[in-house]
Amino acid sequence: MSTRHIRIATRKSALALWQAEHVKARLEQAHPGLKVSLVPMVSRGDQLLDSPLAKIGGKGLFVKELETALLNDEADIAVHSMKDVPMEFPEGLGLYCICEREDPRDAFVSNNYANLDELPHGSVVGTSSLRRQAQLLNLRPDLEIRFLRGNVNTRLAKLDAGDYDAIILAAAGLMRLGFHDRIRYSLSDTECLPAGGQGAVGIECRTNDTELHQLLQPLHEQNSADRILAERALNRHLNGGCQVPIACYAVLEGDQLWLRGLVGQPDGTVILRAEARAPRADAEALGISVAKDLLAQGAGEILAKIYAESN
Ligand SMILES: NCc1[nH]cc(CCC(=O)O)c1CC(=O)O
Repeated sequence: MSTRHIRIATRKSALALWQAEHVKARLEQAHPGLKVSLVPMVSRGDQLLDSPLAKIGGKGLFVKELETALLNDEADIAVHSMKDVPMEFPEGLGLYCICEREDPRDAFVSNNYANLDELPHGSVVGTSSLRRQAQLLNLRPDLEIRFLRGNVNTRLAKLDAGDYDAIILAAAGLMRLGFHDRIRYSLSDTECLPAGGQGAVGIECRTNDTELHQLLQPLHEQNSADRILAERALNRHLNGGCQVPIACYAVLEGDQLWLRGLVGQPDGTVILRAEARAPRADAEALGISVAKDLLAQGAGEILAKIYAESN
C-alpha cells in the first residue's frame, strides 16, 4: 500500500497519451492505493511537426520539456518510446524502467497493395525515416520516397487522401492506437531492420527518487532491457538517434544476445551490415563491437555526410 502521488509528464499526441495511460494503469494495478495522474505538455518536436526533423537537428526534440518538468519537480516520471530517447540524460535523471517490448517491426500500410513486392514501379512511399528510406530503396530503387511526418493519425489521413501508395509506420504505434487492421504486413528484419528501442516503452525519473525506483520495479522487464541496452550502446557509439539511417536489433537466444546493426546511405545504394553474439551480461560491449565493425566498413563517412547536411 502506497499513498504517494505519482505525476506522469507526457506529450499530448495520441500515442504518448496511450503510453502514459498504460503506465498509469499498470502502476495502479501493481500498487493499490497509489495515486497517479498525467501532466500533459507540448514538446518542441510537436511544435515543429511539419518541418523535416533531420533538418531542425538536435536530438531529443520530444523529451526536453518532459525532462525539465522532472528536474523542476513538476512531474515525477516521463514515459518514452525507447526509440526516441536520447543517449545521454541530464544530470539528476536516468532511465529506471523498461517495459516489456511489443512488436519491434515496421508495418507496411497501404489501401491498394498487400506488400512491398506488389507496389508498381515508381510507387510513392511515405516515411521521413532515413533508416526506412535507405533500406526500402536498397530493395526497390525504383520507389519514390516522399516525406511524411506528423502523428500516427495524421500520417494515416495523408495516406487515405491519396498522397502515397503506401506508408511505413512502427507496428507498435499502430497497434497501441487500435489500428491493427491498417497493417497489411510487418516488414521482416531482412527487409527493414528496426530502429534501436523500437516497440518498447521506457520510464525516466529522478536519480535520487529511490522510492519511485522501487515502485517501478514490477513494470520492468529484464529481457527487453538487455536487448535495448545492446541496441542503445550501438547507437551511442555511432552517435546516432532516430533521425539517422542506423538500424539495430537484438534478440535473446537463451542467455546470449544476437545483435544486428546496419548503416545505410539514404539513397539505398550502400547498406553496411554487421552482427555479433555475446552473453547478455556483455550487452553494452556487444553494441560497441558491432558499431566498431560498422565504422570499420565506412559508416563514419556516411553518417558524417548526413550530419553535415542537417546543420
Ligand atoms: N518516431 C516517432 C515514433 N516513436 C515511436 C513510435 C512507435 C512506437 C514505438 O516504437 O514504440 C513512433 C511512430 C513511428 O515510428 O511510426
